[in-house]
Amino acid sequence: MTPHIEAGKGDYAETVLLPGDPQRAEWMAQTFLEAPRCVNRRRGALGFTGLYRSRPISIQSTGIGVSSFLIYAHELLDYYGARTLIRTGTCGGLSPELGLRSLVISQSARPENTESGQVFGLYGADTGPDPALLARALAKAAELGVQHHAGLTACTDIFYHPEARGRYGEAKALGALAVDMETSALYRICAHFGARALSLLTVVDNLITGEQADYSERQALFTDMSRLALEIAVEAR
Ligand SMILES: O=P(O)(O)O[C@H]1O[C@H](CO)[C@@H](O)[C@H]1O
Ligand SMILES: O=c1cc[nH]c(=O)[nH]1
Repeated sequence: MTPHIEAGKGDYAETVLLPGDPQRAEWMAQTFLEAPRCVNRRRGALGFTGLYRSRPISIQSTGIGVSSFLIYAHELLDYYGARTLIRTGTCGGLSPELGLRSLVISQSARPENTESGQVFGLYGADTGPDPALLARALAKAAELGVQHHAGLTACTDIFYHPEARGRYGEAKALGALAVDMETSALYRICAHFGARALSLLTVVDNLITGEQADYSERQALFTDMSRLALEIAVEAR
C-alpha cells in the first residue's frame, strides 16, 4: 500500500484509466469491466481492476486538480508499476463548436498551472501524449465512428477564476479546444517515469456559450470516451 492507496502490490493492471470523479470510476468499472473488483476506497478515491476483452485493466479516480492527480499518478507509476495511463476526464469547451458531449483527444496540453508548473520545469521540456497511443486513438475513433476533436488543450489550477469567460486568451489564440485541470500533469509525470500517456476529455460545459450538462445526466455522455479508452487500453503493451 501507499499513503493514499490501500491496494496491495499486484492489485492494479499495467494500464490504468484515470477519471477524476470516483462515481465515474465506479460507473465505468460496473458498465464496461468483467468481474470488477474494488481495490481502493481510501479517501473515497475509488479504484477498480477487472477484465476488458479478457485483459486486465484498472480504473482509478484521481480527484480534482494537478495536486490530487499527481499523488495518484505518482503512486501508480512508482509503486504499482503502471506503464500506461489514460485519462478519461471532463473539460470545458473553449469554442462554440465544442458543444456538450464533444469528445476531445488532447494532442498537447498547455499548462497555466502555477506552482506545479514551476516544479514541472525541473522535469524537462513540455511534452504531450505517447505518439503510438495517440495514433491508436485516432485510428480507433475512426474505426468505431466516434466523432471527436483532436488538438491542443489548456490546463489550469483554478476552476472559479475572477476573469471567468475572458480567460485563456493566449491558449485560444493558439487553437486550444478545451480546458481541464490535469492533462499537462499527466503528460509530464508519464514522461518523467518513461510511461505512456493519453488524455481523452468529454465536454460538460462550454466557457463561451455558457451551456452546462446536468450532473445527473453526465454518465450518458461518457460512453464513447470510455469505450474508446478501453479499446486503446487493451492494445497497449
Ligand atoms: O471530471 P474530471 O475528470 O475530474 O475533470 C474535470 O472536472 C474537474 C472540475 O470540475 C477537474 O478535475 C477537471 O479537470
Ligand atoms: O476543468 C474543467 C472541467 C470542466 N469544465 C471546466 O470549465 N473546466
